[in-house]
Amino acid sequence: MKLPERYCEAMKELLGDEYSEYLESFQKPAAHGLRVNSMKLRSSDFCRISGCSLEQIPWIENGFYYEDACAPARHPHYYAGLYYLQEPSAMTPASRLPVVPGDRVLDLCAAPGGKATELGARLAGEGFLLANDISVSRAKALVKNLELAGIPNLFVTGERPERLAEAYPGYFDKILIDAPCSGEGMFRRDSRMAVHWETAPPGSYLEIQRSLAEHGFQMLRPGGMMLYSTCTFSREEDEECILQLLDRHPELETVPVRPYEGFVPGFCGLSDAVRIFPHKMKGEGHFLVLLRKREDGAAPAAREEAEEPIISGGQLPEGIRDFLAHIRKDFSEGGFLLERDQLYYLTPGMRRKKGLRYLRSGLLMGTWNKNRFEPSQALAMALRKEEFGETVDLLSDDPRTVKYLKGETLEIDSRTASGFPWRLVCTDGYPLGWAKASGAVLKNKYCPGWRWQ
Ligand SMILES: C[S@@+](CC[C@H](N)C(=O)[O-])C[C@H]1O[C@@H](n2cnc3c(N)ncnc32)[C@H](O)[C@@H]1O
Repeated sequence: MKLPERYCEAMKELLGDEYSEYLESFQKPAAHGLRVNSMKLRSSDFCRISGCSLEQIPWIENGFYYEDACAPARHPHYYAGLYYLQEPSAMTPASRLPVVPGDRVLDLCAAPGGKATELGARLAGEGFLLANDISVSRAKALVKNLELAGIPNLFVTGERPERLAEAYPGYFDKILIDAPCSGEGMFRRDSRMAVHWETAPPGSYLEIQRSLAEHGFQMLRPGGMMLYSTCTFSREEDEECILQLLDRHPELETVPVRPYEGFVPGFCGLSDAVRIFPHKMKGEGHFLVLLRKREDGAAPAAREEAEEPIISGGQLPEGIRDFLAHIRKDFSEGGFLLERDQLYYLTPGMRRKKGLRYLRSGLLMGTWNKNRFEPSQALAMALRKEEFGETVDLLSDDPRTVKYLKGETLEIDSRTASGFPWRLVCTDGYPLGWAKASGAVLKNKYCPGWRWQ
């Protein structure tokens, strides 16, 4: 691969004696990683059922290297949302932001969801995640990935950060800013990034990175934590951006993250920051730094919340209640929103703010149209097999599983005495989607846009 000359000069200056080792790393193959979705199962359970040869990524509890031959994107477990495919160093930022259930979490640059899916899983259904991306087309992929992961307590917005900051001043417990950058850490994996760098070198991103960090700061509550990350090596985009933020806001401080022997401390005196280099670890390149806003920073008053027409389960139309009676999950603590023909469930404390562009507001339960309720793909993915009364259980190596994922009708007679037609189709015990019993066959209700190609 031909690296831009100016880039090589900058890396020589950054790495000194280690520069030749860094260049040698381009001869090694890139490592492939998958991250187990803790919303659905434990890593040990996944290793037991996966059938793939996996090696633990030493600094990520639920991260594993896999061999190419494994082809995990072509496995029913992928369609069950059991894991997310992610470059190993890119798993680090979400693993080092200490999200706990109940937090209000913002991922400001979230698409396509590599980090948001992990942040959402760590909430374990309590509190909520607001995943934002300025690009609405990229945010659509974000919605799909979060729904595939079965994250119920989410908002997805396609907003400019300044508009979010106006609506949510001093509001979030945890914030991730995975900023757009010159992508130098990805050159080894994707040589097109090096070509793109010539037209968009580090300087092109500084203004946007500064503004993202600033707006993130404004939305952080006193005592809250914010993690800033990039996949680039340039000091201007990494340490210098954060040092300027720290200068502007003395109430911010850096916090050390859980260490790993391959991590390199940040440059320019920002030693709590972490650098990941491909010649030091089996991964590509990343920068991350964890920040805390001291408790004495005064929080501005929160802006007005939307007057949501939230309704309780008991107020829903009878046809919806009939369907929900088959779900063994407690929906009494939060509330429902019925907007046009779409039904959403919001967990306690989830309220929208006025005037923002929400692409998803809570768990999309299904559609209510002409007095008929059709459950959504998102609902199937957010349930556990035990939480729905009527299931169809297929093994992942049963050819009918892929037939189902391709949208075909299955010749399975699953009639019951009650006549209730909806079935949750599962593979190896994990939900894939819906089907409807019709005589001796199952009509396929798998989301057409998600089909196995
Ligand atoms: C590095 S990528 C994020 C990757 C993502 N965090 C993941 O792990 O899958 C940066 C994202 O920032 C978005 N972006 C660019 N400018 C933005 C802005 N001003 N506000 C919010 N998002 C922005 C881009 O659309 C892009 O999706």
